[in-house]
Amino acid sequence: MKFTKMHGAGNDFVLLNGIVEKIDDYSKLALKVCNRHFSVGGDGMMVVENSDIADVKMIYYNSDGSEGEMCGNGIRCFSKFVYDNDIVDKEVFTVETLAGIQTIWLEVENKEVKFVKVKMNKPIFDPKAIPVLCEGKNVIEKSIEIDRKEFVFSTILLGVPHTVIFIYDIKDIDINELGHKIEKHSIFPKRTNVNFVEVKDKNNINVYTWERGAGRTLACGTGCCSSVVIGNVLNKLSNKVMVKAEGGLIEVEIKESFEIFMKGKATTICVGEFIDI
Ligand SMILES: N[C@H](CCC[C@H](N)C(=O)O)C(=O)O
Repeated sequence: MKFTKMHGAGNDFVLLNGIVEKIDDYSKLALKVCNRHFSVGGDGMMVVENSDIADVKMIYYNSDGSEGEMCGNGIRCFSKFVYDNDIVDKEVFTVETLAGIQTIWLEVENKEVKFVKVKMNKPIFDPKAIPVLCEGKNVIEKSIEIDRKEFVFSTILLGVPHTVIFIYDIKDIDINELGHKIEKHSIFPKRTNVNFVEVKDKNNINVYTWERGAGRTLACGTGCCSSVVIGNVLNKLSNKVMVKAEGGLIEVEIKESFEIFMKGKATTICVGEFIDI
């Protein structure tokens, strides 16, 4: 089975062409290929399939074998992959995901994809839909207790559930410990991704990521967008923000009625073939 390894802002993935390869069990395969010691390794696995309702379909699995509805860094890589491999021969196209149809714009120079822009899902604030077990119309600036310490958090659904915590200095935070406990906290029945955000100014933030189903990662595209949405709602941020994730930069713009555009790079690391998969 042929594979391509790619990354978007250091969030790394194994990509497979499901149109030509036969795959029985995606979850098992993701667990196997995402293993960093016994296989290629990645934060997630993506498979290309044909779609009846869009130009192409993206299947996404986390490294723990769970399926994700959407992946922001993943879809940028996926879009470059389908263009480079002539699966899609357009620079503007649509991708079916479990979170709905996403629109892609490629910035191409001499056949080389320089940037990928994605129109993301609209944020959903309703706690029942996210889901979060809490009262009220939204989950903005609620409080949670972890190890007898109080944290102010906000959670939205942006394809996948995202919890955002504004912090002064990442040095004060144990990302692994807190991320793990918040991801699996009982108020999040479908777990949650966790984003720790340092605001530099209204147009610049640093985001540190703990991902549902993948743990500590160097970036999360849907998480960067969620951080900007919540920062914007709380008047901490403008509507066009440069997000510095640990593995790279992602630009997020919020237009009228919460239309969100994410722009960033996608990089191919290597192509290869699995022996005995
Ligand atoms: N890394 C991804 C998010 C993957 C989603 C996954 N962690 C889940 O919630 O199932 C991103 O760039 O948006």
